[in-house]
Amino acid sequence: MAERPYIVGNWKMNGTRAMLAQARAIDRAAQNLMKVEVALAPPFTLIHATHREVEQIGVGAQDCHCSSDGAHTGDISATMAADAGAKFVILGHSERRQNHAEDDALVRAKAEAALAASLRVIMCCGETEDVRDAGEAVRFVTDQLRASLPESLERAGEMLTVAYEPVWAIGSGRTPTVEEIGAMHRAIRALLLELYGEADGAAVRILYGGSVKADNARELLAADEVGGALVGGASLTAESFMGIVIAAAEVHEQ
Ligand SMILES: O=C(CO)COP(=O)(O)O
Repeated sequence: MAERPYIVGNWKMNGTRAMLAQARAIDRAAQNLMKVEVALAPPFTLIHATHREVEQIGVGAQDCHCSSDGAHTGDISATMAADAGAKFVILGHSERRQNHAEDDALVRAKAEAALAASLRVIMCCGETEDVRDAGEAVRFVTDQLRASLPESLERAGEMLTVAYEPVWAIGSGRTPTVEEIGAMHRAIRALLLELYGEADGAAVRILYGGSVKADNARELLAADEVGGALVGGASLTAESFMGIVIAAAEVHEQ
């Protein structure tokens, strides 16, 4: 792994204020592992409190609306997330695409709104099991990304991260092989070079997500073009999450 690994915890719809103790513990432990960039995306209700509690780690949101304000009951804009302390936002997660019928055009509009509010974007993509079984995974994911990413993006290397999360690997305990992850990440890299040019396209980090745990992190993070991990279930306690961060630090040193 050439660049500084990026390990992001996505707490999904988990966490009340009692969880702030885990965020504090992660923050303290991360201060001894500066060669890894660590971040958490708690639910909206905890963004501000997490932002105030931590010193070292990044704090982000799990979604935002595509408009800057207005009559959208129950929604949160990128500006509001940024005001609460978010520095980035996860967009296009398969749980949003499936549970909230978000299509590529909406995901792209959200990405544009986030960037306009100076939030960095973690853009998720991934195929279902049927698509992989049909041998269409690489084509599906690159098409999905091409339609979801902003067409033009300044400082892409800084503002954008891509997260490859096969839908069938999320929360299932199953993962693709290292070869399958490498092949997908190489295809994503080729697309990023095409969209954003040589320098920026090469600088965008590509994370793997889906059943990453402390005991498989070393292997997964060593796959070709993997710049870190987007972690769900194993990010909910400091102990399990830091196991992944430590693995990332070790892989980085190799
Ligand atoms: O969806 C994910 C992170 O965004 C992955 O979730 P799990 O790590 O629980 O499989």
